[in-house]
Amino acid sequence: MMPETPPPLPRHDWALFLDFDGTLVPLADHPRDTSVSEALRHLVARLAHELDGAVAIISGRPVADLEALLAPLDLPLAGVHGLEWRDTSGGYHSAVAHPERLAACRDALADFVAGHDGLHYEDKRVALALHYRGAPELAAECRHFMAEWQQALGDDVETVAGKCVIELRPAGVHKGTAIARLLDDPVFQGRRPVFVGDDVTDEDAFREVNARGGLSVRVGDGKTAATYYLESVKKVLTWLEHLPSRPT
Ligand SMILES: O=P(O)(O)OC[C@H]1O[C@H](O[C@H]2O[C@H](CO)[C@@H](O)[C@H](O)[C@H]2O)[C@H](O)[C@@H](O)[C@@H]1O
Repeated sequence: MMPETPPPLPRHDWALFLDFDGTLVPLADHPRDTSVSEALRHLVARLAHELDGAVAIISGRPVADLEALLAPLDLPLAGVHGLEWRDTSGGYHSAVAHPERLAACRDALADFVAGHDGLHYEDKRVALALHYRGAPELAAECRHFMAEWQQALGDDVETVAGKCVIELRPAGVHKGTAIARLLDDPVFQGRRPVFVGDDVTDEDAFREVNARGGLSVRVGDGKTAATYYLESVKKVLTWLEHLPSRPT
């Protein structure tokens, strides 16, 4: 069901979890076309300062990608939908003991992409993503290719679909588990969890914060478990800017 209400204004007692693509930055033709403006960097830094560090980015992008895009900010980050993360002390962790599990698919994926104009793939080391934004007519063929590899590799691997992308990754970890892990950290503990996201892969996170009495905010249209709605990236940024500064 589509939520219709805009969320309440941001508060200092929140634990704020933000998706990246489609939430903080608009979608682009290619992942490498995305950049972070000084204004966005400044906004996120201010939010982290006002919330005493209880702000994290929860993304499908690898942690290294997020670090490069957001530098010099040193926020906690969950990458590849929670398969890897940077904790509140800056330590890197991975939930994947055997990244070589996907090796068999890597070369086949490179060949598949080379044989189809408009496709490209992202090697996230612990996951493989097949992008078809440049050839939407190939969506079904891409889904079929990744589903066959999932079946070949077995049930401990799953496919997950996002916006013009299908990902092959180890099963059982998602943005909801990423948020649950961060909420055990003293920096986030005792705060009301709030998650903002725009995609199907954000639904696990909406369910997690809903179950904890938090707030879930969906950006843009679509069937969702989120209870609040904002129309666009621009509206998200304007809403976040409403967090008041504490008196110094
Ligand atoms: O969880 P997110 O932070 O929203 O990341 C989801 C995926 O974002 C990127 O792909 C998406 O954005 C690209 C750039 O705008 C766009 O070209 C692509 O079609 C989208 O699917 C990123 O490349 C993926 O790794 C993330 O999983």
